[in-house]
Amino acid sequence: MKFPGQRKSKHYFPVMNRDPLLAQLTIQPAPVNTWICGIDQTLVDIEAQVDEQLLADYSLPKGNSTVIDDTTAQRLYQQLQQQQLITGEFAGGTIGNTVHNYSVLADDRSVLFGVMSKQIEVGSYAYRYLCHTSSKVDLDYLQPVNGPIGRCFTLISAEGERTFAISKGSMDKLTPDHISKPLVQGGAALVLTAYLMRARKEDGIADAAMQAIAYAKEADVPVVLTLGTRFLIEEDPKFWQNFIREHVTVLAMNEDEGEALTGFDDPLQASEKALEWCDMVLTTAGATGLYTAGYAEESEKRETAHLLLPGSIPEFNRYEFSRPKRKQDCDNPIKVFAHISPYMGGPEKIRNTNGAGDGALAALLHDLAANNYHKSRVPGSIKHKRGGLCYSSFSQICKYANRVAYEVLAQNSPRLSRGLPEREDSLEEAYWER
Ligand SMILES: Nc1ncnc2c1ncn2[C@@H]1O[C@H](COP(=O)(O)OP(=O)(O)OP(=O)(O)O)[C@@H](O)[C@H]1O
Ligand SMILES: Nc1nc2c(ncn2[C@@H]2O[C@H](CO)[C@@H](O)[C@H]2O)c(=O)[nH]1
Repeated sequence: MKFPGQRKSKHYFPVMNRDPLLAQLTIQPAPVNTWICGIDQTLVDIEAQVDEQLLADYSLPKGNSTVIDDTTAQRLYQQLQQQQLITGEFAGGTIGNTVHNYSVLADDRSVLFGVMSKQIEVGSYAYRYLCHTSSKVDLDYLQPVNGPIGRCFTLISAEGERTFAISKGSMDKLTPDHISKPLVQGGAALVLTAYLMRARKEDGIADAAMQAIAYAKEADVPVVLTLGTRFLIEEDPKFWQNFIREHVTVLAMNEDEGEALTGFDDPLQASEKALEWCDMVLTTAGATGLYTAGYAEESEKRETAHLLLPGSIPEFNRYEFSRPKRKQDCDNPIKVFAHISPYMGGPEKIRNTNGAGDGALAALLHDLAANNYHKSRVPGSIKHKRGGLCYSSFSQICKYANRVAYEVLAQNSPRLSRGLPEREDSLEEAYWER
């Protein structure tokens, strides 16, 4: 497990004493295995540059993720190929992206529950999915199915907005018996997406997700939900509010999904409202950057050294140096908020923002899992005296999530191809010598 904050080798843990003689004198702590679990619809993204007319021709609402039938998918694919509009094919799925990015950042294990074609031909979509997923993502628990995995036509408009058309194949066929209870209950977090709940009942994946949630809750494992698309939430915000209240510890959303869920278009107000139902919120807001919100214990709150920020909640970032805690673990919970503008103002050229939110969530999950890891390695640490959901402060998590989102934007694929650079070019030499 790599340390999630300053990425300098001496900040990685554990620091092992490698002297073979001295090692006999000290009791080496048993190695600690840390992982997170995710459930997803197995999807390959087929990215294409399209105009408004194509979206209209296929009745695809801009920005939405719409499930299309096989005939429409065939027609769309042929048109994209004939007009040579396809710009890339990547392993996708919002949770697949998130656990892959987590494994790349943490250099550690994640477990993905989903389906995989039983018969795989070289060059097929299933083959590509496997090839483009980090070897640290444990795919041994995927359920073998007879059909193909899903395809996600990722249609990028001129201004960079992405619209998804899903050809689902067998992606929803995951059944509850393929969720491993010990893996979910031993994990640092269980991460899911709202998309899973729109699958047909007879297809199984929604039930599989509910089974995993039940296992996680039984073992007090944090459940992390990412909302997917505002159109899905808009259909029934009350359902999602209740769902979050009943099952979710950490909520990730963008500002549009936040508005659909809470009625507030201001991301800060939407985050505050969502704290009525869960313990922590990550709200991404495109070119405005991102927010984290959550609870801290009044007696442990830490004041920021940064500028106090104006907003719908004046000076909302006052206690952003506090560490997130579950509300139930605080005697006197206070709400804490933090914000950060895009790293370096964002990359010079953004072809599309697909997956930037998944990258930000992966950073938060890394911080959360690192907290578990540290707690097992150094149980006596003052950090763990009174519990805590994450290793770092709200402010630090904002910075990290923002940095990772930038990396996804800069490289034009929803998944990180490598970890963050050891040294940031933007920082002066003196910083790394500290
Ligand atoms: N136009 C932009 N300029 C600078 N930074 C951006 C821009 N768009 C996104 N970002 C960065 O990426 C983060 C996540 O972006 P965004 O809010 O678009 O996520 P999202 O809508 O959840 O994306 P997706 O669902 O495709 O993963 C932002 O919080 C910000 O840090
Ligand atoms: N699991 C899942 N992911 C989706 C869906 N629609 C779009 N995505 C993914 O969302 C990612 C960006 O967050 C893309 O890489 C898409 O593959 C869907 O219906 N289900």
